Amino acid sequence: MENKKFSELGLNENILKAIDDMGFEEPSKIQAEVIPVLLEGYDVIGQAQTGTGKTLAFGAPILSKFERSEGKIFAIILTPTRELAVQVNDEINRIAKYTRVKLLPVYGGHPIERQINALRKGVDIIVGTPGRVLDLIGRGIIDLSSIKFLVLDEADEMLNMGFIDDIEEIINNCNSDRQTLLFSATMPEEIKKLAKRYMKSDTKHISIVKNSITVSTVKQYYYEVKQQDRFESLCRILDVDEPSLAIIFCKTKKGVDELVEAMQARGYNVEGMHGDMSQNQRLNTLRKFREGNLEFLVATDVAARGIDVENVTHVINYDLPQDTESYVHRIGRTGRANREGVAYTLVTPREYRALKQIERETKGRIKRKEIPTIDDIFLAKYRSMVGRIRETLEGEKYKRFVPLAAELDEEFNLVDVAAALMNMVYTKEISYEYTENILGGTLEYTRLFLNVGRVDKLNPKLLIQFLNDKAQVDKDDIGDIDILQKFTFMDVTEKAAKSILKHCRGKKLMGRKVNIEISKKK
Ligand SMILES: Nc1ncnc2c1ncn2[C@@H]1O[C@H](COP(=O)(O)OP(=O)(O)OP(=O)(O)O)[C@@H](O)[C@H]1O
Ligand SMILES: [Mg+2]
Repeated sequence: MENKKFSELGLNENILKAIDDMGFEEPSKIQAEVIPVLLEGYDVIGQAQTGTGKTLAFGAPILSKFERSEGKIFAIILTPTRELAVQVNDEINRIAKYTRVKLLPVYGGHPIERQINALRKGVDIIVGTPGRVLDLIGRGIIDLSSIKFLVLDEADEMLNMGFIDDIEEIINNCNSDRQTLLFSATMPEEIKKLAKRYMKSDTKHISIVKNSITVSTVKQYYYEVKQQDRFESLCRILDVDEPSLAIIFCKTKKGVDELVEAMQARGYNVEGMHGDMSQNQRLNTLRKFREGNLEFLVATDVAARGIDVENVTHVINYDLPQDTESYVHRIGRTGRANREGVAYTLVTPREYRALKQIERETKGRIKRKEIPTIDDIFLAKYRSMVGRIRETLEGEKYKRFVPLAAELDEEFNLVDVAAALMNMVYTKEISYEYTENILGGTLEYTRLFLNVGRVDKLNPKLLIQFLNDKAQVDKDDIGDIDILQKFTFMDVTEKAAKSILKHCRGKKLMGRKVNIEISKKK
């Protein structure tokens, strides 16, 4: 069956024109199914994966059916967070481009007087958070007694503990002949049951969720880490992947603050977002992130639901989400509208079972990935440098340096010069020289200290393992072996020294015979 076109769904011309301006070619599945049903007048519970255009699915038909009745509010849309209220308001405003519908976002943390003034001038559609809406109802500013539409975006969250009382109170202020619409990417059974109370008996349930609750455009991975290595691991992942925009989720506000501070100390372009920050600060941070002036957003679950930022390439669960719903919404901040994205989750061995449960419940696949080694970082940086060199060479700007480079040619070997420049870029770009705090004493640690000639620092067992493991040996290590020859093993036991000898004597590494002599501590 061919996909339906927007023009076949029954929307009016003004709305179709605006959708066309937005550049959307065809409706998503949820849009194609929900729009006609809403236009017919049904209540709808709509479930579809994150980033599949649910906002337009309810926004377009509401606007299409709009009729002004002086001084009356036509529709109210409730969202769990202030940022989401602003965003949904903006998105619907775009669809309302050729109508004269007036929208207003109302949310806490913003001067109520201004909202009151705007409401007095006449508003058709309100997009708001429950607390502020109730406040305005209480003051007699908002009257919902003749609305045509009530929407609960992120409905399962809105009907959950934190919001249910407010929502019930708001619903009690609404007329009963309205259409009620519930939307979310997750819709647990108990929430659907609860929803019956507020909806008509012929409510349509439209669910587009097929195989897994998560979108297939998001590739999911986990990293197993030790608790004390969490931060180090994160930095390595970021240094290898170089995400252009990433959201990193933490469990607590304090966790957000601490991670932001630690990341800033290492030079990452990062800011935090959580419920204790001023509303201005929250919106500013999100704006910077949207505009691409901020690479990393560290947030609590306030940013987990609904937030739509184009080109978020990575979502990282620095802390494991509390439940499956939170996981689904968090990772849904990437891979939106058929774009690609990756989601990483850091887990300690103790958290592994909880992760497996999430995997089962989402029916997705979360694959294991290994924490990048220093070599991985080195290689990734090298590749990205080569890419940028190639780009630069395709342009013209670098040519102003050609005469100066020619001068360098007289004094230095140009291969050395290139290597020096690369080293300058490398040390500037990695979050820090990964030398001190290496993941719990590993082979890599061994390699590293060999490189700097600090054999005295080494764990003999690891050293042996290192020398044994040919896979670990590459060209660079030939130098190390030479260093090794000259070294006196100061701090290893005699037994260890003997076993090093035994393991290494006569062996070949990269085609070179290993020749080690060990002398006792004096
Ligand atoms: N038909 C379409 N074609 C292309 N892009 C679309 C279409 N409809 C909506 N979009 C865009 O897709 C993005 C995601 O839409 P939206 O935020 O409504 O998703 P959602 O389903 O509400 O996701 P979530 O569950 O995370 O809230 C938005 O940037 C929106 O403008
Ligand atoms: Mg949404």
